[in-house]
Amino acid sequence: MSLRYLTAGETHGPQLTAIIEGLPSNLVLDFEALNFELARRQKGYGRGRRMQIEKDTAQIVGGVRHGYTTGAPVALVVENSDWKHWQNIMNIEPIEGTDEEKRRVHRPRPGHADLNGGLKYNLKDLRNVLERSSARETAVRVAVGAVAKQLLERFGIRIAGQVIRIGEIEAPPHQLPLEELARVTEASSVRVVDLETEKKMEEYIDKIKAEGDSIGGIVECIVEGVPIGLGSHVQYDRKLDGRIAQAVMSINAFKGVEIGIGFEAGTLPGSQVHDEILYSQERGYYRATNRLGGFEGGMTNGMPVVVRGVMKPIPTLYKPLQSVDIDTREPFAAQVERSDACAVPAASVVLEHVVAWEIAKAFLEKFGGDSIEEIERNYQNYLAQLESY
Ligand SMILES: Cc1cc2nc3c(=O)[nH]c(=O)nc-3n(C[C@H](O)[C@H](O)[C@H](O)COP(=O)(O)O)c2cc1C
Ligand SMILES: C=C(O[C@@H]1CC(C(=O)O)=C[C@@H](OP(=O)(O)O)[C@H]1O)C(=O)O
Repeated sequence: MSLRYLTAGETHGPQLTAIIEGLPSNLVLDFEALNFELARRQKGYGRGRRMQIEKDTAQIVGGVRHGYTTGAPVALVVENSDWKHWQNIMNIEPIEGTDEEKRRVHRPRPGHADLNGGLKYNLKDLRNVLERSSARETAVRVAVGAVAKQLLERFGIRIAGQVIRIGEIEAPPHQLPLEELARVTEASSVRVVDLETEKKMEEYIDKIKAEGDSIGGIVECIVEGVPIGLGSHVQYDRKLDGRIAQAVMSINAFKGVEIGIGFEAGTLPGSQVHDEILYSQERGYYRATNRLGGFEGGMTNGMPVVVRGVMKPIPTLYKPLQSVDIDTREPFAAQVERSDACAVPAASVVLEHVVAWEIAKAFLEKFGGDSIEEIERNYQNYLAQLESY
């Protein structure tokens, strides 16, 4: 059985829930580390008031005993603290002629799922769309990804992320090793390495917010220690770079994804794109450069996996945008709503976790077993094969 998960829950409902199926037994789960990842996603300059209300922690309500997995489905719950303020709105139907009717959402926001979801599901209260399309769901996706991260760490695979750009401010390149990158960006309000860029980004977000606008950006995630040969060239849906691309594009507000130099590969000659193959006793086969971001033929090549994603600006604006009321079909200018002005730093944490999930899934497809010990044996066998090749 391959690794899979589903989530359920609304942004202003009582909780978000995830069930993970296909984890091996005997994986030690560090709950503190898991909650640390949830706290990381909540941080970041530019977020709205909701993040002051929530203190995300995951409860594990199935599949784990005495701190380790049993092989049964793992069930995770993240509660919404804001639920207490929304109970009436969520529970009492906004029937015509009642006071609750005023609460019905009938003014779709450009850039959000409101109108498409309303039309498609034939829902006249757009709340039924926004409740589930909200990026609140990424809280439980991070919890799921954090479990995947712990599985990967068990096999020496490590992940870090950073913000590359917010609007017109770009972070300068650097050569920090992965662990150092993770440590330094953790201390930054916008998940960058240098303080000057951090200050510029904060000021830029302040300016955008003061104008009633919102801003997006580019985030990156790097995965080290990935063995050669995860994914496969033999079938479209086994190409791991393709699966990662899908996962990244599924993050709310993401509009593009790149592996390695990505779109730049269309502007350079082959001699400046392909990574030359080298061999040494200690490293085995490796590449002189890593422009292709750790992938050839849908398979990992042993170099760090480098993934970037672009996030569009947040759709809910304080500055009104033109839209059409679904009750009257008359134009209106969107009303002011509580919202983030910039969620790019948070999105970089989400990116790390969706990528971790896809890599963990491919890892288990290749080395799968019912217990962590069985996987370990399969993995060591494969490493011996690579060494003797
Ligand atoms: C971490 C995070 C926080 C977000 N916060 C908001 C927000 O406060 N207001 C908003 O309108 N959209 C927010 N979004 C974006 C919407 O969820 C997203 O645009 C919407 O679901 C429509 O999907 P699409 O943009 O992928 O097409 C956020 C996205 C992420 C990843
Ligand atoms: C709740 C989270 O993000 C939310 C994502 C979101 C959206 O429309 O995507 C809208 C906002 O929610 P609210 O309308 O309740 O303020 C964000 O706060 C979160 O990241 O945990």
